[in-house]
Amino acid sequence: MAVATARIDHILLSPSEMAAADAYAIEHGVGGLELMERAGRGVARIASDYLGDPSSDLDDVVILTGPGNNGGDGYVAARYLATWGYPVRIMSLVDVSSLQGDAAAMARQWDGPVLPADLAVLSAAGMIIDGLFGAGLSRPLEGQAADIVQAANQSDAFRLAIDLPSGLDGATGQPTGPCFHADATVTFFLKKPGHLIAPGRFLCGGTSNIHVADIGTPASALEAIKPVAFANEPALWSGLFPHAGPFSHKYDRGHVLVLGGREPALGASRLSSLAALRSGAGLVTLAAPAETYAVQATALIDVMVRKFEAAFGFLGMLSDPRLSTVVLGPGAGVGERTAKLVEGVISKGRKAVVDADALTSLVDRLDRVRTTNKGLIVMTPHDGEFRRLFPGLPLDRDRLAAAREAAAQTGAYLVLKGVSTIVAAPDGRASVAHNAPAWLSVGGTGDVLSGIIAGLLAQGMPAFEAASAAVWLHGQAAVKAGRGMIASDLLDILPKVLP
Ligand SMILES: NC(=O)C1=CN([C@@H]2O[C@H](COP(=O)(O)OP(=O)(O)OC[C@H]3O[C@@H](n4cnc5c(N)ncnc54)[C@H](O)[C@@H]3O)[C@@H](O)[C@H]2O)[C@@H](O)CC1
Ligand SMILES: Nc1ncnc2c1ncn2[C@@H]1O[C@H](COP(=O)(O)OP(=O)(O)O)[C@@H](O)[C@H]1O
Ligand SMILES: [K+]
Repeated sequence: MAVATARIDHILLSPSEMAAADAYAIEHGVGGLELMERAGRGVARIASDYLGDPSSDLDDVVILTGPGNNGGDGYVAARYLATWGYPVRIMSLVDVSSLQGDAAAMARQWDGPVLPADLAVLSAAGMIIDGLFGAGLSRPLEGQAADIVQAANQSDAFRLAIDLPSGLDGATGQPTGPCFHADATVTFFLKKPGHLIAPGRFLCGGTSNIHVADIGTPASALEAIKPVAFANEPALWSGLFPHAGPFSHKYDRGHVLVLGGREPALGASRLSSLAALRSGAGLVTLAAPAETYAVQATALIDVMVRKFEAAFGFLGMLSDPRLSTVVLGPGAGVGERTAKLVEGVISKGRKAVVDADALTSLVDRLDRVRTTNKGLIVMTPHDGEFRRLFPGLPLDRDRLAAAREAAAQTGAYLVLKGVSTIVAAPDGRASVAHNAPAWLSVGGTGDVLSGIIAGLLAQGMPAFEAASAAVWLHGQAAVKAGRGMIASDLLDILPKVLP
């Protein structure tokens, strides 16, 4: 009988977790040299895929090697490529006699040319493989290492990074200073957050050029590490995605209440309402401020529209317990009035997606959110909103840590929107999206995202998975829509990307 194995390839390990996985592998009988042998062979295999068959007119492959095990992988890759007939040279940043341990052992097995650092050689190379620094990077590149990386970046050669481009922080996706710009990257066992969080993803060559080689690390290493970071891919959440059963009733599929927008952004709350329906909510009601009622009721067919005059009118709608999930923010207007509505919804214990103007209205009032919070809140800031809400958190240095800290501080789920949207849960779990195309950045798409999140929450999907699924579907719909997309296009395409 086949044993079902859970998929693990969406798990991300930080450089220190990866070091723990390597140590576990060694403790459990996979020797360090064997890991390095497989790592270097994996690099050589991917390099040969990019190079094509060896032939006499191929330009040199120059493998840059540094002081640590990343360089050791480079020596192994050199040996395989040379055996397979490619013209390979090593360019070592350090005196080979200074290498230690496994890297020294692998260097001894290399009997081909080892050049000293020579920038002119780089400009004539056909491929440059970067084995200078990997997960052991501990400070910004400077001096000769920085010069080599700069020369490599200026060369026309294809650039392949071993594990991580030298100079990139594998935990954050931020370059620490000068950084190798790879066209492709080969990493080992599992990816790291820095491979996916922008700009790291682009410095690694982009999602489709980031390869993972199996080096024999046992999956059981993950039991002790207990990973908390994940690539946002269906494997993370598809098991919890809600599907209507044959006997399901619209009331089983949740009822979302959307706070209606005000001039000039009436459409924002309409986009959220329709996105909630498209993601499977059974019913959606838009609560329209009285002066907007006629317009909203005329514009919407599938969404119910109810009018309210004052805060108590809006909050009074929540006396119907079936309205389990509320979207607050799109087009709502910034100020005391919106803040009071948010606090009211939260104190009534509803699931709430807090977006846009509702987030800005909460600046300096987050403490009250925390103390009144009986329900479940998903906050969806873009960078500007995040900075206003959490001015002390390290958004520029480490987006993943900033999102996690914001979630831990507030007890809310955080969707930090951007090129690689991060979803962070108060318990420390986080997902990193890597499927959104640049053209998703157009007015109104954030409103669609809050509606999708609310639609999934209303159907009972747990918040971390619901927010992650919503972010992935949103990106996938944008990919399918193509360039020139506008936010309302996403509504039509969403059904085509639902799992
Ligand atoms: N068993 C293992 O640990 C395995 C490790 N592997 C490879 O080993 C790499 C990690 O190896 P290491 O931990 O030796 O680290 P690295 O090879 O990334 O480099 C660490 C060395 O560089 C120095 N250093 C760091 N930043 C510097 C800077 N900016 N300027 C000058 N020197 C700097 C450090 O002091 C240390 O000597 C991985 O990225 C991967 O390529 C693979 O071989 C698979 C198995
Ligand atoms: N360069 C980019 N590449 C991919 N997605 C992006 C990029 N810039 C922004 N996005 C996405 O576009 C959406 C914009 O949302 P938001 O800023 O709230 O806009 P709006 O308020 O106009 O709806 C978010 O989902 C965000 O993740
Ligand atoms: K490297």
